[in-house]
Amino acid sequence: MNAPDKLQALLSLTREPFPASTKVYVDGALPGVKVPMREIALTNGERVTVYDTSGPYTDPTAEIDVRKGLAPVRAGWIEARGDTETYVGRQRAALDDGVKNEDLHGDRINALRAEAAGLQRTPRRAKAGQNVSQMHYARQGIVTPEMEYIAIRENGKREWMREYLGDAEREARLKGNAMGARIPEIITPEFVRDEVARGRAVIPANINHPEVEPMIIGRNFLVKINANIGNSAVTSSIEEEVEKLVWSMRWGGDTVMDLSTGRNIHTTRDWIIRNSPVPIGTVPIYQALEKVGGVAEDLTWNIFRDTLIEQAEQGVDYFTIHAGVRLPFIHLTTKRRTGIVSRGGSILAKWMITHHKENFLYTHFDEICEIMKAYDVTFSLGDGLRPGSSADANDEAQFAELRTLGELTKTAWKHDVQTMIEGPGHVPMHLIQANMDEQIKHCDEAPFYTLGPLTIDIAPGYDHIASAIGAAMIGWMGTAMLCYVTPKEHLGLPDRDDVKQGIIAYKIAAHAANNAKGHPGSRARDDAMSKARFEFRWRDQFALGLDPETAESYHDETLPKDSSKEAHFCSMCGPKFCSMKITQDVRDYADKLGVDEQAALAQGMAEKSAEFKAVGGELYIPIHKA
Ligand SMILES: C[C@H]1O[C@@H](n2cnc3c(N)ncnc32)[C@H](O)[C@@H]1O
Ligand SMILES: Cc1ncc(COP(=O)(O)O)c(N)n1
Ligand code: MET
Ligand code: SF4
Ligand SMILES: [Zn+2]
Repeated sequence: MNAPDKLQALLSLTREPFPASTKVYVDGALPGVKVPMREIALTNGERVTVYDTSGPYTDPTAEIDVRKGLAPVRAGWIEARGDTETYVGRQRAALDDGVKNEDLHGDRINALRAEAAGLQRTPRRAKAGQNVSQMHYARQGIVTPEMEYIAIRENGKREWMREYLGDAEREARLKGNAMGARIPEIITPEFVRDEVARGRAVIPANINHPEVEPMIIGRNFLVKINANIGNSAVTSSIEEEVEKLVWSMRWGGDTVMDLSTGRNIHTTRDWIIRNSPVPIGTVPIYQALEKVGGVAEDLTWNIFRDTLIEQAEQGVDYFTIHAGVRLPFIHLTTKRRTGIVSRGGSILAKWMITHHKENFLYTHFDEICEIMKAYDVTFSLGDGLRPGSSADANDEAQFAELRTLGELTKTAWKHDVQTMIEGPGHVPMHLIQANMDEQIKHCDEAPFYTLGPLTIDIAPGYDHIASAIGAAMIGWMGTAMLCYVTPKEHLGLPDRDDVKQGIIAYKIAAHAANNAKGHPGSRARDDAMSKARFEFRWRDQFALGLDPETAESYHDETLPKDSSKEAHFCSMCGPKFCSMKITQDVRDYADKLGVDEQAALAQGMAEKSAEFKAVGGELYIPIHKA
């Protein structure tokens, strides 16, 4: 099998729709606005609709050919705005893929490179004097199709949610604490526009990434999650990375960062972007460093600038730019337990110390803004001085950088360039709130995008859990996007299975945060699950879960028969001790007597307790509380 065929074969594994699910599309008012959602058909006839990040891959009617890439859903919108032009892009160089000579590639890589050449679209940029950022449009009062798309996507199908959550007493009791966020009952396209204009939300959508299904990152919207993928000098291939991309979207990744630092960086990115309906982020300094053979002090503004153009032409939607790592802050890290753990941060620190010069990303920041607005690339202002251990959390180095990121946000906003702020890292639970407060205070509510944070340092192998705890907390407090951590953190490069573990852990954190914030309707899926659980609809429980396959296989480990899917118990308590079954017996008993449950309990107390004593007297007490 040649390389692209191998890739196509790998992807067929991940093309199955989810159990009981179909892809539905909701049309908007603007031309071409067709928003995908996943509809889950339950066995009792109910239908539950959920946010869908999986793209065309879970649509059996979509034609997927990794050689051609996905359909350009945004192309018509971008063209209709009339403010961009196609042009002969930057000439590709062998060095873009980290080799000095084209012939040094192996046959397999050459095949993938040849195919990728066909994938590359003719680049587009803003016409002279134009600014094509969503923030610029928003500030002109323009509601773009991307904004309408997002409004529909964020609302989901509120009808079924309302129906599910119809109980007024329960709603009042569970209404959520938004912790300062202001989430409207219904997200309108105008609200999206206003939040983007204000800088409180970003829509990462490069004009050279027309395949993107628009999404939004902001405190007053659903909490999003990002998955990091990419190769390293030690391991992985283009095929594996494209597979990780599709895999992470399938399990719910809202954006993906390609953090490749090994070979074939340019070609890997071609394959990823052309096959990605989610926004792609990168850290351009990684590729710039490859171009100078890994010698940090040889980096120059020109090489960096060339890399920005290269990646903007390919369609990268957001760039991590570590412009806040300033020369005067480096000495603040010397007493730290773990120094500088950010790759970008450490590279720039090395450059600054060697040349004894200010960070060139800081000194050239306005020029970077000019590039960002010509393609609508969003800033993710990097936290190069984030703490790498609890011991270093919330120290002066971290906060000095954060204040600088606040200054840079204001500069970016002067250019109408969309901006989010990266945050840590390793932060114990009691310091998380202070982190969020400092960010809101200094960065004027620009969206916060945090790596975890990891709440403890002693869980290698389980850092997805150690960090999902912190992620849930900071998501509730106002962080707009949670960057996942996988079980391999601190140990090695994650593979496809680690990606899934990281995503599921972060879906849990993000959903917990959405429910706690009281995001309208967010709780409805929990309610649907609980109802299915109480009614012993096992297949519905699997289908409603974040990971249906695992749920079903765990259930079937002990009770594999089809008939067990109707059983009113599982192997945890068995048929006689199943508390939900016993509760239902009580309810049935009440029904039979033709009285309500409470009256029945009063009436039948003696009778029932005698009956239950046969299986264990204490059981009767928890039932009332259940
Ligand atoms: C900043 C975060 O990025 C992660 N990270 C860095 N490179 C990669 C990669 N190629 N794949 C996955 N995660 C990566 C680190 O583990 C850290 O958590
Ligand atoms: C949330 C977050 N922070 C930082 C980075 C960049 O990585 P690094 O700073 O190590 O170069 C990242 N990818 N995501
Ligand atoms: N684990 C480190 C952190 O917490 C990152 C390692 S890879 C640069 O930021
Ligand atoms: S994850 Fe590994 S390679 Fe990266 S900073 Fe830590 S020890 Fe170094
Ligand atoms: Zn770490």
